[in-house]
Amino acid sequence: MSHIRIDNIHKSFGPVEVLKGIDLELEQGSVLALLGPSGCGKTTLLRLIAGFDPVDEGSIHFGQKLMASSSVFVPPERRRIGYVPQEGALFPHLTVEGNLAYGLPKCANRKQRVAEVLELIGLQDFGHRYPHELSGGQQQRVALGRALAPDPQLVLLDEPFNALDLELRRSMCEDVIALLRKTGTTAILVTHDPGEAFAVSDQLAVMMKGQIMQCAPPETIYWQPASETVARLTGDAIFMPGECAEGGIRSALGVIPLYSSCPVPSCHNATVMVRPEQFQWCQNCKGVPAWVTRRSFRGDHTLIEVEIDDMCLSLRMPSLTTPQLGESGHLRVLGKCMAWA
Ligand SMILES: Nc1ncnc2c1ncn2[C@@H]1O[C@H](COP(=O)(O)OP(=O)(O)OP(=O)(O)O)[C@@H](O)[C@H]1O
Repeated sequence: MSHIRIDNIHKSFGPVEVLKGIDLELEQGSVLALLGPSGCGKTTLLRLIAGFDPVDEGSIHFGQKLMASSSVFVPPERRRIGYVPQEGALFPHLTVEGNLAYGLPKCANRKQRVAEVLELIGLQDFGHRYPHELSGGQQQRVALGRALAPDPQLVLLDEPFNALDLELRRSMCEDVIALLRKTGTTAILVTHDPGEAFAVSDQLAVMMKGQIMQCAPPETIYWQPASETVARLTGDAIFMPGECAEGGIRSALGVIPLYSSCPVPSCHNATVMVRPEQFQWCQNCKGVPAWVTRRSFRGDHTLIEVEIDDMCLSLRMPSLTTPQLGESGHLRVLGKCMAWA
């Protein structure tokens, strides 16, 4: 049985329907990443799960227990949830220990629990410091520790590393998720960053305009997106026209095999999606003749424009293997693809 189950959640603010029938399930101890553009309703969904706002329709179960529906509302303090907001929001007048102890009941083992959490977040020597005496990454670890201290059954992380630069954000996120896995805590992470979502989640839910477009393991989302929209939201993708053929879709790059999960597209006007890493440039291989008409070096990758027959493709290739401007050769697609009518 799933640990957290969300069925057909609807939520409106005034006349605007922000969540339009959300279904999600999480297994005990798993991490779900919620990825979607700004304003699609990610924070609203987290707030309903946390119990900060009531749902209009649908239900939220933790195990067998109904937490929210149109007629039931369990208040946040009885949901055993840890919430890590954007930018941590630590109390500036409290030390690290004070922040960690804040949500704990005043009982005998309070001090011991603070010490355990300090060790868990790797800040044993920082208990007496104030938030302004910590780096951004350390502050976020304290924010996570504060959420974990009361031993929650679910942790909600709302873009908690936004304020950090990309490198630090990704490594912090991986550290934090490793911590959550160590404690077996079920978690939902909201993020704008597909790389972060892919790296840390068991399931990735792609959200758009108040709906879940697809929820699946990260590799399935990347290679077998359910729609063009999901493909665009989760990384670079090239879309080409094609038509049905034996063994797949016939395109300007030959017949490309399709994943079995692919809904069979109509034979005409199909669109096939190829990820940039699937293109291979070679001199004497089975591929279609092509030549490079533009080239722009970007460090670890190079952008090129390639002409094939009467079509022009913009590709991102690893810099070490990118052909030169004016070079001709052959281009082929490796692996399978998705296509839609
Ligand atoms: N209390 C509220 N009253 C009215 N409208 C609201 C309220 N809370 C959120 N909204 C609206 O609901 C929509 C979804 O907001 P939400 O914060 O859930 O999006 P988000 O996906 O988390 O965005 P971001 O990634 O920018 O944080 C937005 O149009 C927002 O203006």
